[in-house]
Amino acid sequence: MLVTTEQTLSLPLIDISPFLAPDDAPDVQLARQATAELVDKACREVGFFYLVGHGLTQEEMTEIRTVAHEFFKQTPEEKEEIHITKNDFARGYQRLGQNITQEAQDWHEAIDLYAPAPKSLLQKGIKTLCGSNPIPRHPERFSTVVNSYVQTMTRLGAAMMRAIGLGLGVGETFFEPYMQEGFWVMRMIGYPPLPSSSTGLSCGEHTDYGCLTLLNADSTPNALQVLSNGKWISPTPLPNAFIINIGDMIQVWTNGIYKSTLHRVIHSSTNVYRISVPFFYEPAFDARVRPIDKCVQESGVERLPDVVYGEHLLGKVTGNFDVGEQRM
Ligand SMILES: O=C(O)CCC(=O)C(=O)O
Ligand SMILES: [Fe+2]
Repeated sequence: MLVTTEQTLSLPLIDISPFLAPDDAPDVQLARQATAELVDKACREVGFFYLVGHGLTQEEMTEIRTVAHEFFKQTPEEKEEIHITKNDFARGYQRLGQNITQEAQDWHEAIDLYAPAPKSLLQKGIKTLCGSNPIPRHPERFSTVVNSYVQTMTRLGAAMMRAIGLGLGVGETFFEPYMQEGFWVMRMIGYPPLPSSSTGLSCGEHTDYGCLTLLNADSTPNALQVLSNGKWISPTPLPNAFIINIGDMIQVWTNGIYKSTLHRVIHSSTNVYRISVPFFYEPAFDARVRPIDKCVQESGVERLPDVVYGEHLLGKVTGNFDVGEQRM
């Protein structure tokens, strides 16, 4: 496949506000249908789009990135206090180079946070993912800002899933039972520029594991790249818009009609420390995802195998970090 890079603004732009409006708002059903059709088209064609009308102010979008930046500005020793090896090998801080994608080191540092430990893992006595989210000493407002952001993003994720259900023709509430006790994930990522001698990537190419990724990235251009029709495109960050993409679980539910699109980050502009905060809105840990009959018929291809979300996630998480000999 020929792969080239070009800069473009060409992701679709979707206004989700009708799905956040009350059911009795004037003309809301018509507006929801129109939005759902745009979501359907974007998920079939690129699997990525800009999201506006989400109800967050510019300040709310910036504040979570500022909190992340304040944390990353601390000394290595301060950051190590919440390292993943001091927790459940999933929640907490990872140093530059400790994230691994496709067996190569990523050039970023990060904090990973998750929904409360899944009951099924606790019952089996498994430790991975069964800790509590870390609370760094600095910045002091970390937990307050994060908790409020998680609540807002969970509401937004639920609205997006209603739009996807309507767009697919299975009804706004189709996904609700799977999303109760959703095992959300949130990453706060700091990207120093790639060293000029580096042949590596800031974040290697991958698809996301679950349902929806709601990416809140700063204004650094030419960092995120999305594979669209065999070309890497670099969607320009728009102020006050999220970049949304669908993950592997939606690809399974739709029997491949909606694509979990490959993407990567190459951040090489000097003097800019890039911050991004992806929020992954996910099904319950034990949700069994099975291709929807309607989608199987429409796709005209064999039914994809069922996937239990938590098993898919665990398979990924355990290979994601290079923490030397330390293992649980
Ligand atoms: O930082 C970004 O722009 C994207 C990060 C990403 O793809 C991920 O964390 O899954
Ligand atoms: Fe991703």
